[in-house]
Amino acid sequence: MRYSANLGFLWADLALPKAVRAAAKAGFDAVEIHAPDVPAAELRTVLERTGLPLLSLNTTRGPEGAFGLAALPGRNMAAREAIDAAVDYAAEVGAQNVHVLAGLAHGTAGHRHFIDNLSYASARAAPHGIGILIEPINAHDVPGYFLTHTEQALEIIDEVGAKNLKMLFDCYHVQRTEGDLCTRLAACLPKIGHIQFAGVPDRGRPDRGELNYAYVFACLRELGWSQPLGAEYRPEGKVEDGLEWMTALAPEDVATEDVAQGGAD
Ligand SMILES: O=C(O)[C@@H](O)C(=O)CO
Ligand SMILES: [Mg+2]
Repeated sequence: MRYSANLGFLWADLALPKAVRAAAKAGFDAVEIHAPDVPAAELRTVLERTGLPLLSLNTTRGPEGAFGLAALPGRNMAAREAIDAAVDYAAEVGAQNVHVLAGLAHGTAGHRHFIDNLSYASARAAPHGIGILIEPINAHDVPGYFLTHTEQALEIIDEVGAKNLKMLFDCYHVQRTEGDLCTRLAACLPKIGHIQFAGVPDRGRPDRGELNYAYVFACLRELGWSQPLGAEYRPEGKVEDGLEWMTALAPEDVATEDVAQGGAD
């Protein structure tokens, strides 16, 4: 397995260039960020020096507590400015994807605005070879967030119909909302652009908690997933002191036949 350090959670106290260097030193194969805090050229330089690809960055969360703008009725102008800013930054820094945050919304109006803004984002990103991601987020952590379920994400992706629009499948959120992870991963796989993980239920280290990631990673290996998996968890103390999971979760000896086939009998 290859891993990406999510710098919104790991080394979040460091400015991005330092955080990228820390991730490279710790043995990560890629990085991903939430919000850029330095000019794109500066981040690009450190990515080139370390050789780490930048898998994704987010559109802005907007005002305090908003968690994104793209599904909000009456905020279309701000949503598109956020998409423009994120895509321009991604193009300059060489990022592979932009994650468009939906925000707190519901119903048909939310759906219609999200579809319109995702069509805009996909068309805006495509000429740069950039993908657009949407992520189902669990309702315990972000009550009222528009996109909560993988099925809903698949329907939206189908309706927009853009080749570069995919799902960010965060195992932590999907486990808290739906469970049945290996089955969901198999069902969503063709529409997944990136995968993240964290311990459940506290979003701590992935080798703690109710979820057996050695098993989940073995499922992913059997499904043929080879992209770096995004470590998006809250470290306990220094990140470097809690990275045993990088080897402990290697899926070598785990048998997955039953679940990968949707369960026996
Ligand atoms: O799971 C999450 O919270 C993130 O992947 C994210 O991008 C929202 O900030
Ligand atoms: Mg996530």
